[in-house]
Amino acid sequence: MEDKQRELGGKEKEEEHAKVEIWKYVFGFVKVAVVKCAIELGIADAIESHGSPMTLLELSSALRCDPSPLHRIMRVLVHLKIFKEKPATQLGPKVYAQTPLSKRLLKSGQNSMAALILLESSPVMLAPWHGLSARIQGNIRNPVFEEVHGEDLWSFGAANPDHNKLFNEAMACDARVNVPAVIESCLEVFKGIETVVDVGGGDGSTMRLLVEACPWIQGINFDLPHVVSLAQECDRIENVGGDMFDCVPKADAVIIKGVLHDWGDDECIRILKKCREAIPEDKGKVIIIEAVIDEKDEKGDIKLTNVRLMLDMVMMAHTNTGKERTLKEWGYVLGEAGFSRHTITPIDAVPSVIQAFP
Ligand SMILES: C[S@@+](CC[C@H](N)C(=O)[O-])C[C@H]1O[C@@H](n2cnc3c(N)ncnc32)[C@H](O)[C@@H]1O
Repeated sequence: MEDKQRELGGKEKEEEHAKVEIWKYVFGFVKVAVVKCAIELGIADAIESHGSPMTLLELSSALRCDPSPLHRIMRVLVHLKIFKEKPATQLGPKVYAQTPLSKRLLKSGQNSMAALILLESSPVMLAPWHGLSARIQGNIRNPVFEEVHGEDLWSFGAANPDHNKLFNEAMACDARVNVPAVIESCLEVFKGIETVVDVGGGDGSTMRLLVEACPWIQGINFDLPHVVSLAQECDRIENVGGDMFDCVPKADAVIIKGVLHDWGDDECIRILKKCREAIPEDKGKVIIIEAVIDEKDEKGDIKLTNVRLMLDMVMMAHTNTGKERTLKEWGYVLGEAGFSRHTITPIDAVPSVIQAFP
């Protein structure tokens, strides 16, 4: 009897939870739209350059916009705890203040994630999501990005300089978050290495952070020619354009971050073989910075597991064959590419550090 009642109570609670929870999905896109709007208006930037919290009128005048809709946007951003509202006092009206989260909406700076948010919420990147079910049902001939845009992500970038620029700035956001986490947890990985080539290194952000932290390293930033053409010149870094399916420049070690997940197993094995050819057989290594999907969630870091699973969906929407891999799937591609052994080190970030030895 008691068990039955407990079961009924549990079901009622689940019902209650579902009644509220479902609205998250009905209006899930609104959060993204509002945050995108905040970045485009430059709300965080305005408060930052003002140097202290701002009233609605100060903010609307700095942003040159109508206070009434701005108030409604701020109301929801405060509700989402992106900005803080400090209540009105006798001395003055209420003010809006930054939080650690709103500082990530700044257009530049160490913690800025603005470009990544703008990329993922751009019409180019949003359009393929509408084809996800068709892809899963096999109702479209091409991968979804290609179906919508007529070419894959990389050719699209080559033909659309604005998209190329935004894409590389977005990847730089990821590098600013994840490369320091790699260096903090695994500095010893880079000891004794004189030269490193970053395969698919984008605008060179990863390599810049690496040579800064490891002054003994000379780096090569290697990517497609239209991508390295945007990379900054930097001491101890050579920017080299090319195709990783043809040849990878030689170095003591390869670093390859957020690249292999863009490709299916066959391409991944081809890229890894080229990386292996680039390093010395006896003391070389390939350092892979990628997510590892923990299907049983044994580490219990549920929040990062969510991000890794979301990233896997991003691969499905935006790449032809890409996917996030489990431990077993990483073992398979590394073995097929001819590596004799590998180690996987989880770090306090979305990706892990995988070292593969010839
Ligand atoms: C998801 S981005 C990762 C960028 C960077 N490694 C990071 O983590 O911020 C994948 C990179 O692979 C590069 N890429 C794609 N095809 C390539 C090819 N055939 N040869 C070299 N690089 C390529 C892209 O231009 C892009 O910069």
